[in-house]
Amino acid sequence: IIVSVDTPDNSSRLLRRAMSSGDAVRLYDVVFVLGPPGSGKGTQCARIQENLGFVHLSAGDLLRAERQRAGSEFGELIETHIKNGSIVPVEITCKLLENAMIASGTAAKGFLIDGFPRNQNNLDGWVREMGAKTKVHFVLYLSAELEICVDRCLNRGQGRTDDNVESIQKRITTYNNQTFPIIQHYEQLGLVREIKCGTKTPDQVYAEVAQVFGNAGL
Ligand SMILES: Nc1ncnc2c1ncn2[C@@H]1O[C@H](COP(=O)(O)OP(=O)(O)O)[C@@H](O)[C@H]1O
Ligand SMILES: Nc1ccn([C@@H]2O[C@H](COP(=O)(O)OP(=O)(O)O)[C@@H](O)[C@H]2O)c(=O)n1
Ligand SMILES: [Mg+2]
Repeated sequence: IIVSVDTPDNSSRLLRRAMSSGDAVRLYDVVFVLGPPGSGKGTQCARIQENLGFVHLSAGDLLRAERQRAGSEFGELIETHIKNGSIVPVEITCKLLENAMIASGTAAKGFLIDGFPRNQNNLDGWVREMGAKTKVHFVLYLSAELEICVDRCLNRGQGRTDDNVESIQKRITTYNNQTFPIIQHYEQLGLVREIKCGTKTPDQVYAEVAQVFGNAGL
């Protein structure tokens, strides 16, 4: 089995993975980060990336970048989904995630995949394309009261085309109907680590996040 390496530290990490996983080399360690819009996924992922050596990949950010990319054939389709709070077909999103993982090289301790899988189509596509190349350690579930989430989105100030009352309502409906069942699916597998974030400061939430990663040995 040949794995590409770029530092001695990674070389031993990858070798350990190769040896401990039989013939399937698990190159990518993954933590999914889910929660309602505005719950603080991006905020916490930035801290985890900074402190714990994970690479943060936001599915929403990757889709917004693809929407802006000159020559993208998916720009209009992505914008329609973002405005309507609906979920872009997984073929697009999963490819963007995989490209970003490859582009980040092997120096990452693992990947925080923020805002994915958001529905059954996302989950099925991930299992099909990435299931054999990845190990999902757990799902970090940042929960918060929906009224708080709405306020946070309205005050986010990033100029997003979906941070308005109408789009936020649609995003919350999508979250309740499509994303929450995915969290329940992982709950049944014993893989959900929930942190209740609504009334906590980012520092307080991060203290609990760090504990979850510590407990998982990551
Ligand atoms: N614990 C918190 N308390 C108060 N505001 C927060 C907290 N976490 C994040 N925010 C703010 O709420 C908004 C949404 O956070 P963000 O990380 O973008 O959430 P998400 O990625 O889940 O939509 C941002 O303006 C962010 O600064
Ligand atoms: N897996 C994903 C993630 C986001 N998206 C789209 O991108 C929008 C914004 O996602 P986001 O993760 O940036 O939103 P927040 O939860 O961070 O507020 C979603 O409402 C979807 O329209 C998607 O289609 N598929
Ligand atoms: Mg976000």
